[in-house]
Amino acid sequence: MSGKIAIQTTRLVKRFGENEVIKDCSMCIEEGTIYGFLGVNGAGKTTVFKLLIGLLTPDSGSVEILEHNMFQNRDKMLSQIGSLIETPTFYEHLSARKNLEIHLAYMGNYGYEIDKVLQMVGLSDVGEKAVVKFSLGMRQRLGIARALIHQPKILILDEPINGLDPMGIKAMRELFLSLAKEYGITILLSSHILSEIEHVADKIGVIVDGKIVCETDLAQVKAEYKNSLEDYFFTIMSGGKQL
Ligand SMILES: Nc1ncnc2c1ncn2[C@@H]1O[C@H](COP(=O)(O)OP(=O)(O)OP(=O)(O)O)[C@@H](O)[C@H]1O
Repeated sequence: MSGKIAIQTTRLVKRFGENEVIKDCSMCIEEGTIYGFLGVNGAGKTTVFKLLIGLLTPDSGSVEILEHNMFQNRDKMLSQIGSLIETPTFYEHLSARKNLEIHLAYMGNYGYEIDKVLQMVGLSDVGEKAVVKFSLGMRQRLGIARALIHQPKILILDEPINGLDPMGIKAMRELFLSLAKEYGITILLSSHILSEIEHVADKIGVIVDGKIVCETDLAQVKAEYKNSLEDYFFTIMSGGKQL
């Protein structure tokens, strides 16, 4: 951890028509750490992710990426972010390798070797296979490979372990930990599988009805809630004590 801030949002607000879905959302994520973003269905996680990667524009508030204002340095900041938001789409009849080549060219041809990134996500054996023949889990892995290929400093992953089998989940857990600890990549991820977040996160943020209600070091949660992050999450959801 460098002590520098990778992502900071200040009082973000996003409305869809009359509906204010993100309310006063402030979050702070240190470089080289893993931040688990938790919330029930519809709480606003994906919307925050889309605001961070410029797919949506906030009605008010600010986003700083690597200590630069996102809206004033948009292209430069976006080149530092890799993301997997919702179900990834690919050129279905092209191979995994070709899909990655196309993305790398689009991002300016700077990044990891394709073989390296296929190996990192456990797809070395199927790099030449057409994506149309991929299972859901293989697609998730390829989505993560695509998010990684241009060597971003930040990864934003919405439900990245969806569809993975237990071996795949373990492999992703190890990948996330090594990306953060060895490569210094900052990872912001959401998951409904709290035990997985518990395995990897340094810090958690909980969003309830569009508002971040707490940001806490996971070590503190573990110290106070001996059983699990799940206990803490349910305590917050039922309006109980926050750390
Ligand atoms: N484009 C849109 N237009 C209108 N409402 C939207 C739009 N996108 C999201 N919403 C609403 O914003 C709220 C937050 O949705 P969001 O997808 O961010 O939640 P989430 O926490 O990611 O949920 P999940 O865990 O189910 O993925 C929901 O009420 C949703 O219906």
